[in-house]
Amino acid sequence: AGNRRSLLRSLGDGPDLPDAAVDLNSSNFIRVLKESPAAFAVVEFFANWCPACRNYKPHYEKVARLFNGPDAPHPGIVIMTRVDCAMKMNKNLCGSFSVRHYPMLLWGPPPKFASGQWDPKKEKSEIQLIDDERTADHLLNWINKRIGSTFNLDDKKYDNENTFPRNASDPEQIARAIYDVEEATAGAFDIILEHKMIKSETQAPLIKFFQLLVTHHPSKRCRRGSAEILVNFDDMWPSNLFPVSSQEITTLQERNRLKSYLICGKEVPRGYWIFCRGSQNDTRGFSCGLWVLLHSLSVRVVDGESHLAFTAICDFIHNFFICEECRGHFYEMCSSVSVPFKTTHDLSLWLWNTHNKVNERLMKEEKAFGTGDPMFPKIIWPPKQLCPSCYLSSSRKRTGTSQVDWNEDEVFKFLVQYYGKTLVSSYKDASLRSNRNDEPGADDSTTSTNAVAVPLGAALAISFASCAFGVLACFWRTQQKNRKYLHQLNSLKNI
Ligand SMILES: Cc1cc2nc3c(=O)[nH]c(=O)nc-3n(C[C@H](O)[C@H](O)[C@H](O)COP(=O)(O)OP(=O)(O)OC[C@H]3O[C@@H](n4cnc5c(N)ncnc54)[C@H](O)[C@@H]3O)c2cc1C
Repeated sequence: AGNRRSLLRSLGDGPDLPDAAVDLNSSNFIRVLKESPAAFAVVEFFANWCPACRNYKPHYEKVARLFNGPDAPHPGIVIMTRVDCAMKMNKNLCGSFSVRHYPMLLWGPPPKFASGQWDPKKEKSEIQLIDDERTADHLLNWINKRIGSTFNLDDKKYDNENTFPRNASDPEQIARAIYDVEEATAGAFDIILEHKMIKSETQAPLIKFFQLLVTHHPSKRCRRGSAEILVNFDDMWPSNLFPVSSQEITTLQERNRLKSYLICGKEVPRGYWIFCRGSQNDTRGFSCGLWVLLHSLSVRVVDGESHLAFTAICDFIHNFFICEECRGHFYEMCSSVSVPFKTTHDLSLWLWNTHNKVNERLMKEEKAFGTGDPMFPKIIWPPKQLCPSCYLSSSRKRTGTSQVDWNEDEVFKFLVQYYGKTLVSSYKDASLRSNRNDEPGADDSTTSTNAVAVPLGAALAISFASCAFGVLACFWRTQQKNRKYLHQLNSLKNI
């Protein structure tokens, strides 16, 4: 232990720092690696009795701290993990990765590890042996060479942001934003619970927004989690239609607050932003993620749902976005819409144009007060490099967003591609390639629809009232409710 402490000191770390590398074992190995947003993984196979491994640990940890966890300078790029091969449960796992010595480090895209094996004789494998890991410096050099980066062991959070590709004209960058959309969804729900924002007057807007999420959230994990919450909504937040005392409601709310609702699965929130990461601690992040969520919803609804999606979004921001100025302005812009939306095209363009109006206002404010993120100045979006065909011409006669002569059909096409397919193009979910049957809605909309609705509370009543919107979510919720109700009836009969 003394040896280890002195090694830690010589590496400049305190002995009390928690481990940054993620401990994997045979039961979480596949899930963690398949669901990681990181583009690359390092897996260290070691044995807890091996002295060389113990001496190596501080070196490995030093590199892991650059990449793992919310305080890492470079989160979401490389996931650093370890597997203890001395544990009985990991014996087969280590065997199938041909572990011949300790410590042994492998490198590759995380989903490739999920195949559960590696054969060093296979030439074409995307998994590689890291052959120069002796010290933290050596390991980081190896990684830098491999991915063409310039990471440094002394990098600090928000320093050295120029190691990231910051090319606004690269459409592929949005593919990393799917993880921020998950982060923002979980963050929004946390805020709602923490601030006890679910009241009788806010239940309807929240249920409507959940219906939108269940049907059209770009992340399957979040669709599933929102559906769970929607089904259990009445139990968690009894409405006024239930004879529940206000004391009981308060107790329930308190209990709910303490319970963790995994709206987007176990891995979320991760505590860091990727696409929406600012160059300073207090910039971008949640509000950026929220915009991306709203745009991604707007391009996914079908024509017939567009106006209900519009009201769901407006009411959600109005009731649950705790930025007084933001929600005030946004609601004003919502209120100025007098003709109901009939198409996805119109809804997506309205949201895009509204966002540009906010950008235009903030451009001036941030310039005047120096409050913006210097690395991400507000712009009228999309810039020409990102979508040349969105621009008809660029006359400078007027100011702001109106100075651009937009080709709106091209803007719409661009939004659909950008926030539709490209956003989810690198999305990893352990169950993504599994049978679509476990997807809420897809499964349940095809099952029998002759179950009679049981009005169990306000939530259900509201969901019926808005059945024109999110038919899948509606069916799903109704049927789950029925199943749950029947189950409760059966349990009662059995008493
Ligand atoms: C509904 C809402 C209202 C807000 N109102 C205010 C306000 O009144 N005052 C205030 O100070 N802050 C407001 N904010 C926060 C502010 O708009 C930004 O989110 C924040 O300043 C972070 O900016 P950002 O650089 O990350 O880019 P954001 O504006 O958050 O945009 C995120 C990403 O969306 C893309 N994008 C940019 N413009 C568009 C567009 N027009 N259409 C589609 N995609 C686009 C870009 O890739 C950008 O990086 C609001 C946020 C939301 C969600």
